[in-house]
Amino acid sequence: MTAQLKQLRDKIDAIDSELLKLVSARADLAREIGEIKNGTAYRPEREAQVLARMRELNPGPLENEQVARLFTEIMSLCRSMEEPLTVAYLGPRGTFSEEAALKRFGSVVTSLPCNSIDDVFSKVEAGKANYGVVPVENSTEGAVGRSLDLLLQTRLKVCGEVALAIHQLLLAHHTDLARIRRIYSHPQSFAQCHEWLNVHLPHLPASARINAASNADAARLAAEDESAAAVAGKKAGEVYGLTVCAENIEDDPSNTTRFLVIGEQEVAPSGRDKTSLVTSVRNRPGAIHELLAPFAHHGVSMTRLESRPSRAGLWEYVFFVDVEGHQQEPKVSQALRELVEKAAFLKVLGSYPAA
Ligand SMILES: O=C(O)C(=O)C[C@]1(C(=O)O)C=C[C@@H](O)C=C1
Repeated sequence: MTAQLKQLRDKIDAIDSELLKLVSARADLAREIGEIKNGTAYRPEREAQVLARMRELNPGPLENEQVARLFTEIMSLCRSMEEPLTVAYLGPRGTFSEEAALKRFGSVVTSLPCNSIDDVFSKVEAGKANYGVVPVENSTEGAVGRSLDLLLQTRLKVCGEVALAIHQLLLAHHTDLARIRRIYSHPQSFAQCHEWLNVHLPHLPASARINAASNADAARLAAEDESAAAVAGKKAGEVYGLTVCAENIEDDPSNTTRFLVIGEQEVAPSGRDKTSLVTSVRNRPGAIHELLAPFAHHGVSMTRLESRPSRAGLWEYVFFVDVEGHQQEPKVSQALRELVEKAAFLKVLGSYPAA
């Protein structure tokens, strides 16, 4: 070992000793907070504030997202000293929902992969998991209808959101594209990579694209078949030991999926929040305008409006609306009070820190 290398490693050792002392002191404080705090250990608003502060203080060379990951992991450890959490997500292992759960909760939780979005809701409703993570919309493919329908029915609250950049990979046993005879993927992922597949695998007919229940399931099927490939995420490739043939094959490089965290909790304001609600208006001229007017009137920005056929049969459509601000903020609560007078139906799904 050169003298210079030894000197640098000695410096790292000294820093690690300090880091260990600091992280241990932090964990002690979290445990103390856990003893005086009522209710659940997980406080999304506080974690959002900690991450925002660290992004702000970040001196480099680490990127803000890397700093956020590091501190999410530190908080995940500290949180686990207070209370072990179980997080349900749309499985199997290796899905983007698992990545989203990891991004929000860190790795020091018990993760519970579920077979369907319905199952994620049921596990949390039955108290088998503290929180659930479900996809709600994709920037290319639009809303995930089943999540919206279940949000309408459930008594659970929306406690958070996670925005995840979705990068699709072509995974197989080898990198020889000419030898690929069939491709497995989830229909949404096929749609996101439609052009790329047409250009790079022109020898495959449309019938060679076989739908799977999830991307992770597609990777599992491809792992069992030498002449098959899967379109799936990095995590799925790792779980099923596949080789990466091509990365970032999505047609839109800004492809993002938004996930919601669901649970029993009413989240306190973080200072930078969103509120999700579902509402319905009586079917008459100007009805939608009436629905939007209270927000405009109180200066509340709407970030999303999604219509969905009502299953109740009583009204034709329900509208899923996201607005900026927490329901405890005066302008949001005033707008909601005004809306409740006009709407045939209104359910506030929850307020939570904006991703
Ligand atoms: O501030 C708290 O309430 C804590 O329990 C500490 C802490 C943290 O590690 O910073 C841990 C868990 C909570 O979700 C929020 C923050």
